Amino acid sequence: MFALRYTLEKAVNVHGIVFGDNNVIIAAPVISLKGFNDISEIVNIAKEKGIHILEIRYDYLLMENKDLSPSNILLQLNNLGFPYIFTFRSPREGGVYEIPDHLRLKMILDIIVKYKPTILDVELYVFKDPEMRYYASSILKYSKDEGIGLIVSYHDFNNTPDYDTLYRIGEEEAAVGADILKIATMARDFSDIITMLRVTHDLRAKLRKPLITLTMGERGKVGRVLTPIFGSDLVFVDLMGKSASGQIPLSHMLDFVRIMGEL
Ligand SMILES: O=C1C[C@@](O)(C(=O)O)C[C@@H](O)[C@@H]1O
Repeated sequence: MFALRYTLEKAVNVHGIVFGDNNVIIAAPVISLKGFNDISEIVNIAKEKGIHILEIRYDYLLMENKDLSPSNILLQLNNLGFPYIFTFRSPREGGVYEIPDHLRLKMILDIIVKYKPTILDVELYVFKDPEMRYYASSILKYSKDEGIGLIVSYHDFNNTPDYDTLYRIGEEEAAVGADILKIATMARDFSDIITMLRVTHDLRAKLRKPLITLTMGERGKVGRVLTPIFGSDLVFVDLMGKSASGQIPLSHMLDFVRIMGEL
């Protein structure tokens, strides 16, 4: 329990993952299957350590094994009933697998139709580019029809844009139909963190929607622990390898959540 958190008057439940109440959702990206026989071993670790949801970083997993079949992971996760975010990140926003957008989006669409992940993460620019309209609207419609939580996300791995730009990005994410807004930027200095905290607070206060905000990089670690207090619902932790810089090890984040809960 995060006693000081800015919460929503009505929490939003996506297949048992609750956004907007006093609890912060702890997510662990899966970027490699090396050393594991299958995903069930990772699920066991996640359960044991108190992870609420895994993030399947499909771009990383394809880099590791180009012949990877989604059924090896997603079917098993579905059978195990463990929640997951499905992310096939674009190389434009930190993805590691080079692939043209239309192919990537076609694969995402095929995968969500077949496996129905708990939550899907797709970049905002996909919803704004007229050339991707077909995929964007199909992904949106299918997610709504099937109750898949849709994260619409924005990442800047170099900078933190100014307050107005970030606020507008949050509004655009909501306007294109996001269930969950997400903004991740590189913090170059502490003023970037202050900007992100203000945006987090204001988007939460005005839009009243599930929200994930974070800052990356060494300094960004400070933003990663503070944004949940100002209204971000989920933190990404390093359970078995970082998918982005500044991710905090799970045990530290759990300590922080415990301390905040005692204030
Ligand atoms: O977008 C995000 C946030 C993230 O980049 C981070 O910095 O923790 C990690 C990614 O795996 C996830 O998709």
